Amino acid sequence: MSEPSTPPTHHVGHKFHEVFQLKQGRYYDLPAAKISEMMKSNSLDNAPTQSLLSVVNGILEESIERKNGEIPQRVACLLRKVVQEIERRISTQAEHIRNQNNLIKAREEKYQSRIRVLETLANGTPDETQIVMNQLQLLKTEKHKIEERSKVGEEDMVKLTKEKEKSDKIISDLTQELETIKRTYEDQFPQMDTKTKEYQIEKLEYQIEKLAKEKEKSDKIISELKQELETTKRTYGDQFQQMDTKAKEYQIELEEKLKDAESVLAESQRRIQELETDSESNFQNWNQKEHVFQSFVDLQMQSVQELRSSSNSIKKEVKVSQKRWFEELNSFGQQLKVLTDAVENYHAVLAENRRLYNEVQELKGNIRVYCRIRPFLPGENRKQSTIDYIGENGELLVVNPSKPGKDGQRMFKFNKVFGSTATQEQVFLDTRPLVRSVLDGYNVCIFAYGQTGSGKTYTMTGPESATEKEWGVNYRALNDLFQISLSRRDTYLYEVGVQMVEIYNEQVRDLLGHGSSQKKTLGVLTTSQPNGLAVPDASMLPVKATSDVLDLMQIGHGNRAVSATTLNERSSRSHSILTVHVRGTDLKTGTTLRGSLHLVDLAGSERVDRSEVTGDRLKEAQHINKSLSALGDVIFALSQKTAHVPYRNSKLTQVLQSSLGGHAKTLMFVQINPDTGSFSESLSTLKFAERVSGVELGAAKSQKEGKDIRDLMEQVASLKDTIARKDEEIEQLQQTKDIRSKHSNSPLKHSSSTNSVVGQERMSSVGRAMAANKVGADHENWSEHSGEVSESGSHQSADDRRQQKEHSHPKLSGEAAEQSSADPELLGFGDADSEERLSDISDGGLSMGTETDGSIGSLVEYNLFPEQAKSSETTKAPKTPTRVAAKATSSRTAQVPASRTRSRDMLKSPSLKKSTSQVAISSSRTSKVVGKAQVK
Ligand SMILES: Nc1ncnc2c1ncn2[C@@H]1O[C@H](COP(=O)(O)OP(=O)(O)OP(=O)(O)O)[C@@H](O)[C@H]1O
Repeated sequence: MSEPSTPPTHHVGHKFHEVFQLKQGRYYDLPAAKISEMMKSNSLDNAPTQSLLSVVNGILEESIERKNGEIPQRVACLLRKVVQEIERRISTQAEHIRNQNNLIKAREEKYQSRIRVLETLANGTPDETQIVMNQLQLLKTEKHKIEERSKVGEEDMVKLTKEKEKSDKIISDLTQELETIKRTYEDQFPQMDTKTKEYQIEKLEYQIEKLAKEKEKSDKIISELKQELETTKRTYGDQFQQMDTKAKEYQIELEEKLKDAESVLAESQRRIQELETDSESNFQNWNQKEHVFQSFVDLQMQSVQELRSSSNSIKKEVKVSQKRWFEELNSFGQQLKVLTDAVENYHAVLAENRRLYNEVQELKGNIRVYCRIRPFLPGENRKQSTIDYIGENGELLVVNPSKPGKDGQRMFKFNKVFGSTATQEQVFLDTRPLVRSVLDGYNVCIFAYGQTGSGKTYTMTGPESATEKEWGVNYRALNDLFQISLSRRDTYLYEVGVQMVEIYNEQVRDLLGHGSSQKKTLGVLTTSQPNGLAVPDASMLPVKATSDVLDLMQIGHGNRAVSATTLNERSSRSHSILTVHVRGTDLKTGTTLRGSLHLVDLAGSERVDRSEVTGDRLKEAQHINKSLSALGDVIFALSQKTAHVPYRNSKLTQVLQSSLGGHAKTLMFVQINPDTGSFSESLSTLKFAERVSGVELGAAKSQKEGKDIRDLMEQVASLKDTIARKDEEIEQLQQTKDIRSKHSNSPLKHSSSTNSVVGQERMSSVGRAMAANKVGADHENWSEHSGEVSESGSHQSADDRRQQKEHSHPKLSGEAAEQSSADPELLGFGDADSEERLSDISDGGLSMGTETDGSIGSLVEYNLFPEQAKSSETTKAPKTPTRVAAKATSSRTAQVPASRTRSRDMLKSPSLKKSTSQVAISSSRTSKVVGKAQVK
């Protein structure tokens, strides 16, 4: 270790130096306190070795100087202490060298590990290379430090060697001095007394011995130190060499690694360059993106600004709007109040609206007749058609194929005529307003009339498995019904129920019943019930939608079809009536209204050929004729607005009573087959329809028509008056008859009653004849009859014939009448006019307990029997021929030579009945339309 040089050390060393500078012999004089202070371990520790050695020399010199050679105890202690310090230092040096050695070893290990780290790093990244470089640098520094320390160690060695030499020299000097002292003593010795001499000698010997021991000790220590020093030097040299070698190896390795590291570094730099290039391009990209982004942000900022400004303006607008809205709301509130008042009147207005709507309907006429011409079917001769012309206002001109020219032409007029190309939708369009009336609490009756195969079912229902486009009136009407009820659901709650019955041979059967209830004959109430049900015992099923009704219709038709197999095509020989009952409840007032819709599929109207008329078929034919005739009577009576309407003449009219007359609306589709083979049937059908529709003139219509029509209407009114007067006469006659029958107690009650009926008939016929005479005879009927008369020559008048008939076949009741009517002979079928008689039979049936007798209906009815009217005409000339009648007569004069066949054709209809007034009007119309047609 280097000598202490710190200031305090220096201070202590300085003290020792001062002590060393003391004059010789002074060590002996040093006080004990001073010596003990010097002996303090830190003083000795910090004193330079030179000073310590000079202290030893000083003490030895002083002891030599002093003649007695005595060394004070305390100085001897100091000497010992100094020598101990020197020894300690030598051992410290040895320890230090050992530590150095350990340190170098530790460093070597450290370098080894660092080399390993460097090796690892050499294979690593540029960062690792950098670390390696740093490590190398550190190693170099360390190496440099070690070299410096080695130099210091060498210097220490030299110093120690020098100090040892000095010590050797001192010891040799001391030995010499001791010799000198010894000799001095020996010289001085003879002069001393013996005791002192002995003492001195002993003392000296002791000291010498002690010194020798000390010297030995020192020598030994020194030699040990020397050896140790040598060994250390050697070891150190070896280690140094080894370290040097290793350092060189490491250096080489490191250089190699350095090279590797450099190449790695170069690679890294190349990569860095690449990365830099990449990063450069990326940077540029990012720059561009940043630029774009910046511009985008600028744009956004701009739009945000715009948005802000627009939001501000919107806010302002909103405020303005709020203000305006507030004002408007206020005014709305006021308007709402007005509206609330208006809404309160809404129901009243609605009711008024409905009333007006129905008034319009009534003005159009509550009984409407639409004629529809069926297209030719495959297999029919399309070249010849009985339809010649269809006018836009309901005119229809039919031609008799067997009579070319005007003779074979006949014009009819109805509310509307649909040609063969008319679609189902077009047909329904004019039906729709009636359907709406049902929901307003009116009763509506829609039926189709015509011969079998003329298209009744097609019009009412549509073809089998019809598409929506082909749907018939039934489906469309029901659909409308439910749609309108749905649209009114806020104001009205509608409940709909359905009944379906069949009338066959004047018996009413339930088509929706189950099991035995189907077969049961149902009773019909002649007066309308409060619930509007004419057949209360028939099943009433509630329905919610058109499909429900259609399903029920399927069931009804199925039930009808079952019967058909056993009753020989009963479907076209019975009437089926589907009745839809509607009850509407006003949600506000709670009032209810009822309406019903009758959808009637009538039996075929064709006449039964005489040869076929036997048994059941005859019975069926009678019933069909009777019911259709009764229907015609009722409708005609209604159109005439007569006081009495003969509903009770058939089950059909009884069932439909609620939908015929009053405010009820009736629509009849007259179906015509254009085939020439069906001409006579078509003509009958058209005449029936004409009778039904001809007189009905709505107010609107009459306003439109000119003076002629007004004149005619006036004439009709006067005729009605006449008829009313005749009614009174008939009533009187009726009373007479009643009185007579009361007074009659004859056992031949049957015959007397018959007589009364006969009388009644007679009177009726008189009345009818009178009426006919007054209004002017139907020229056509007249001509037809005159044709017959001219042909038979000996034929009785119709009245006479009727009287005969009535006398020979008194009126029977129920089955008896039917039985008797079934006998062709009894019925007079041997006659050429058997068909007319069939009608008579039917009428005869009607007259039993009916309400027609003596009524306008029966009067009119009678007038519709041409042969009766004609007979009157042949006997009595018209008293007051009207202008129209005259016109008609003149226009028909041309038709007088019409063949008998034609007359028969015209008369074939079971219901070929016309009122005189109707005839007059229709004749006039016909002549007009014919004129038109001719012009055309
Ligand atoms: N307007 C029409 N367009 C096309 N075909 C029709 C039309 N009218 C009727 N037809 C067809 O004529 C045929 C007879 O019609 P439909 O069965 O309707 O007669 P109908 O009078 O109901 O007969 P029935 O009295 O026997 O029931 C059917 O094949 C029907 O499809």
